[in-house]
Amino acid sequence: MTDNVRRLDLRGQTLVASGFHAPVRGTIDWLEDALIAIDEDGLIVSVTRPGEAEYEMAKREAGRAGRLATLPAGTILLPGFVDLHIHAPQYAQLGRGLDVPLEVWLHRYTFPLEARYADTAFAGRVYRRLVDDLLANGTTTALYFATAHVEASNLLADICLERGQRALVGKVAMDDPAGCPDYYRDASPEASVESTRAVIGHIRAMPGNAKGRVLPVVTPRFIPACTDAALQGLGDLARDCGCRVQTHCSESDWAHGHVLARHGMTDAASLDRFGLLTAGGVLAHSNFLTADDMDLLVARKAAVAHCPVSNAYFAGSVFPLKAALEKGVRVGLGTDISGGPIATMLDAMRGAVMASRMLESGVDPDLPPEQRSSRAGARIDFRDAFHLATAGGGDALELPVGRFEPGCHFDALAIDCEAPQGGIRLWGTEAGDDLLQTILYTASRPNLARIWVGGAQVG
Ligand SMILES: Nc1nc2[nH]cnc2c(=O)[nH]1
Repeated sequence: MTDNVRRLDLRGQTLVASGFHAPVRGTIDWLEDALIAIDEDGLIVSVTRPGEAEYEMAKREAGRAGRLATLPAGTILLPGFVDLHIHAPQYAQLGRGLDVPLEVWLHRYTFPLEARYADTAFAGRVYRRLVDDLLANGTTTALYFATAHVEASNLLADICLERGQRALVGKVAMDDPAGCPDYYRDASPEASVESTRAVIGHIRAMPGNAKGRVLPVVTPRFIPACTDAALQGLGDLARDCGCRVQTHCSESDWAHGHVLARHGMTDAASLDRFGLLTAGGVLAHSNFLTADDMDLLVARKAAVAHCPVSNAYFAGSVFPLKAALEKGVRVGLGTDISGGPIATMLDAMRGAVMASRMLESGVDPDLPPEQRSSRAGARIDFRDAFHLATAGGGDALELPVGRFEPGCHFDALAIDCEAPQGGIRLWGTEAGDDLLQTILYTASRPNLARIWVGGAQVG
């Protein structure tokens, strides 16, 4: 890296860099030696390419003012990744317990673990490690489920702000004695609402958070864990507080079947009755959405967090991603820690491509190819996956992140394609989309040389 870049803080600087972004799904935009001007708040002011009238003049002026930073050859700039679904407390069981169904996993492993976050010392230890690891893996924005505890949820928000991660944090609401254990649930529907309100108040009042780097989210765990009174109270709270909503939707046959049996309608339809399908809101998984559900999500501008790796363990099906995209549903990608035993969005992208390929081809080798699947055209490729993990996640959350455009936060990764410990090996023939494909499929943590959120280097 040049001396200039060693200063690390790109606020108020103009960066000369080459890299990729995917503002429009399916198309990769290559920026070669682009000038990215960033203001003191870390927002992109302009992106100028060689050949444009102002390019040489802007470069000269930034240089004269000592505000020109340059990335070294071999470094590729990408937008930071947006993880649209992650359970922060479950980092402490990453890679465990995935050999049982969702409903068993929740009661045998997950609720006992999450109950331990009554201990804020334990919570602090896990959350600091998690946020640092996610930043190092390129996750510059994360949409978090915390636990049912107010103090530990507040602490997660504090840690995200302290470490510089853009984050949305939800205190988990779960009050139904029929779906939650006695040792880990809100005492009543009113307690679900009031404790959620307390965390919203804490996050909005955090010193240093005036610009909303960390945002609160109303977070009913899922319908099987919540009473109707809590769901209604949380929908009202989201409306009154102007908060985004996140929850799980139609994840597995069991979860989907529970809602059909209890409410006589799908998750999406039922959540909508309670005011829980909202613009900027996110439904995790949503594997069993009907065509009508998809129309409803489009009408409400609510998004799906597609979690391909976790779905392989718990869903028993593959999310019909392409069908949802073609209907206009907003979609981003999630790791779903720890339903997904991965802490990097690179694996979420790889998983999304792989799952879509299997959905398209079918998987039963005893069937002839033409009978193996009824999902022709279901595949996506690395271009779509890259869009979903960056700009798509930003669009889902209605946040200006995930693309290099004026008005967007400069949340970005410098990929060192020559890091000896990293997975990328280039042979001099890779260029254009091929180079991006190589990076996305082979990069590992040592390749992520620098991470910026809002123009400031983090991690
Ligand atoms: N994958 C997943 N699904 C859920 N449904 C309700 N809670 C959870 C959870 O923690 N993880």
